[in-house]
Amino acid sequence: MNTQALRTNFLVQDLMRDNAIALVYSHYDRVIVGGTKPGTQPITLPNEPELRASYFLERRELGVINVGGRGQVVADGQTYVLNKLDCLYIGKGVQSVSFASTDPQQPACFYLLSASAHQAYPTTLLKKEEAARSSMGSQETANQRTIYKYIHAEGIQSAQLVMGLTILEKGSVWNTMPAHTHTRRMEAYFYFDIPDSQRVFHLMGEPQQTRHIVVNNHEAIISPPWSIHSGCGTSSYGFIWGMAGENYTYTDMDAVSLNELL
Ligand SMILES: O=C[C@H](O)[C@@H](O)CC(=O)C(=O)O
Ligand SMILES: [Zn+2]
Repeated sequence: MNTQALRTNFLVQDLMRDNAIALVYSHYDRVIVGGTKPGTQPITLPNEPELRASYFLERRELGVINVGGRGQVVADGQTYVLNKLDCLYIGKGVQSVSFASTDPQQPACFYLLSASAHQAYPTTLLKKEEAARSSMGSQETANQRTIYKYIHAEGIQSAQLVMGLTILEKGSVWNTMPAHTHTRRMEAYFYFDIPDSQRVFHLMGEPQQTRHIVVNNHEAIISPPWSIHSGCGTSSYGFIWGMAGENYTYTDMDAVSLNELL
């Protein structure tokens, strides 16, 4: 694949549109990657005709993480307030979902990741402060970062979604290196807090066929199960990761050592 083919297949752009919702359906584990940036009016989660469902979450679950100003999500009449980097899990069977910004001058930016679900789990809010944290990497290798897990086996319960985020320390630029694959499930990366005029070089491909995609702020990458997913920024940044597929265990990864990469 040349640059354009890689971008067409794996890069998701324009997710955070003013007063609109964007949804992209991938056939990798049937995840839907989306985003919404509400203005003065709430934005409703639509029932897309492609789903052939009575409503969006009839046979799906949804993870929501806010990367903007404070906002509210209303799920079947229940209101949840999400500050920046808070996470709301919305279970299968919830019929109406809407998104709003508390202050349209500082709009919320809700990142959305949905997977198919066979069982209903309770809609649950988890604040950033309550997420399980682990430190990874070091300053010497420019990859010092904190991983926050929200939806996972020991956190918010779900049918198959596993979701959280990673924040790089100032001066650290590398994520997920050494890299890994996990053929049992796909992964989506959504990059945020990339400063204006900076970029992340996202690395993908089979371990012996690596490629890169240049990513701007608020863009996502769909990582197929056979692909590594890693990145190096021209500054520090954060990204939301999310997975769906065969296996629910966060640590299910096949490590790829640096001497295997080509
Ligand atoms: O399968 C797990 C995912 O790739 C990420 O959680 C890795 C990550 O956030 C990191 O190393 O910074
Ligand atoms: Zn991974």
